[in-house]
Amino acid sequence: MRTSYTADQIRGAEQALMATLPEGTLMQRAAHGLAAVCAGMLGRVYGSRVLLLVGSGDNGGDALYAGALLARRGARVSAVLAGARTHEAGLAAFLLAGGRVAPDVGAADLVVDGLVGIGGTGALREPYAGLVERAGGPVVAVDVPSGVDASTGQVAGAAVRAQVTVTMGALKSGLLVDPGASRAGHVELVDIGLGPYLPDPDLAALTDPDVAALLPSPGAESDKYRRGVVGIAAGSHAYTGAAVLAVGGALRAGAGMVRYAGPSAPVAQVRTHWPEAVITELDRPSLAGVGRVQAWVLGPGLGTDDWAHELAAQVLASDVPVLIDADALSLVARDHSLLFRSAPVVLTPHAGELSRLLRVARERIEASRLEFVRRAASELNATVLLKGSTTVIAEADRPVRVNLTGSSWLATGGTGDVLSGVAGALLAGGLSGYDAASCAAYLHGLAGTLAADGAPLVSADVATAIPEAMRSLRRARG
Ligand SMILES: NC(=O)C1=CN([C@@H]2O[C@H](COP(=O)(O)OP(=O)(O)OC[C@H]3O[C@@H](n4cnc5c(N)ncnc54)[C@H](O)[C@@H]3O)[C@@H](O)[C@H]2O)[C@@H](O)CC1
Ligand SMILES: Nc1ncnc2c1ncn2[C@@H]1O[C@H](COP(=O)(O)OP(=O)(O)O)[C@@H](O)[C@H]1O
Ligand SMILES: [K+]
Repeated sequence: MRTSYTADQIRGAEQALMATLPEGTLMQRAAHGLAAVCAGMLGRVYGSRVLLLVGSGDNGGDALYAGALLARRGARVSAVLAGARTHEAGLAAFLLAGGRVAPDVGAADLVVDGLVGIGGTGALREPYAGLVERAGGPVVAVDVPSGVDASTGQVAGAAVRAQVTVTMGALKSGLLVDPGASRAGHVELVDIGLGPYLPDPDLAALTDPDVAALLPSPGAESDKYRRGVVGIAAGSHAYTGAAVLAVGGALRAGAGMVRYAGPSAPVAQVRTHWPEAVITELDRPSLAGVGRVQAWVLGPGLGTDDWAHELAAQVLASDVPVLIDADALSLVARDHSLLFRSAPVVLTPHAGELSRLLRVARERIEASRLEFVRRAASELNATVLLKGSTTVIAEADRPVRVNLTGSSWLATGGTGDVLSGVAGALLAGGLSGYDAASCAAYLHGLAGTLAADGAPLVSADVATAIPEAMRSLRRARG
């Protein structure tokens, strides 16, 4: 499990640790870690040109001390002192080591962004914003890319785009969640001894061994019913493919059995693609003849007419967990009373769907994913998986989970339908909504990366790659 923290949490831990150490120790640790990463990026330090962008706080102090270390190894290091003040001891060390102060940015082999760290608020103000725009060369950000909110990943305006971010003591949540995550590039963590002082994390991210340990696998005495039967209520005369993809996701993720229920057009498609599915053709929106399931997936391609509403109401009246996706999210947005049930609910919206559920503009949700996924989980009393370039999963009283797998090749029609099927299979297999959603996002992202391998994928490829994704996890676990 990887964990991350807000700026306040980090500050609190730093203060507790600092109280046990001689003054300046933490900054020295930070600077050594930063200088080592810079040296690695430069390859040859001697003779290289390094430009420090130095702000008024301790983030600038880190940059100056690291610059001093690089200057001592023969780098030509210059610093633009951009703040109203400058870290005094850091500047003295820098000048003593042969660093020089420059009036403005110039050509550099490496730019060190020490403008603002966890003390930053809002978009970069001038003169910082202009310096960032003018500075050329690969950028290493100190602690967080300046202009990215360390706690949330929000980017309110001008901000640094780094190749590498060297972060001190612990991951900040804003480095894991877009739009901040995309600004951070590769994140290197420098250990400054903060571990024992960190509180419960703000975010948690599953890793290969976590997911491998959570995934259900059949025991010697398993049968198809014990492995979990998933019901899929999806598809309509207009949208047949969504049903095929959701059923495929569920089968490939290891459902003991998939029961598909829908009208004649998607039934014909599902029958052709998945002879393994047990199919009930519905001529009216009733689940009477469908049989028992351990979890339902409701919504992909379902439509939003009265027929769909009635079927959704029936599924949600059952006493098993229900995953609600796509069109069923629109039904729920119009009629929140559909959610009044005691068995678990997992919602899997993208930002547009969450915008309808919360009545908040899509752009605001994309700019502030953590805030809105938390709000949705608490207002709708459900596990909420918010999809997109960063997928986040929230449930009341649990740290938000952030998914670290995936590829932008997944941004293609139908991949969300596959995800719903995968999560449904895991729910039916006995995982909680929180674990099923997080493991499904992880497997789906990994399968997407394997399926794409640097070129376009179609959504069916993602379902096909789910078993390979599972094997790779289990191999990693040994
Ligand atoms: N406290 C410690 O012992 C340690 C601190 N460390 C470093 O110290 C940083 C935090 O330092 P500070 O608390 O001094 O804060 P920062 O250096 O992050 O920034 C504070 C300064 O930036 C200005 N500022 C804030 N937002 C701005 C914006 N959008 N545009 C322009 N200026 C803005 C503020 O007015 C303030 O002067 C960490 O991110 C880390 O790099 C590390 O050295 C580890 C140890
Ligand atoms: N830029 C991106 N990077 C990584 N994953 C993405 C990106 N954009 C979308 N995805 C993923 O692709 C899937 C798209 O799902 P969704 O929006 O429901 O599409 P559809 O309705 O066509 O199935 C989600 O799992 C989402 O997290
Ligand atoms: K910075």
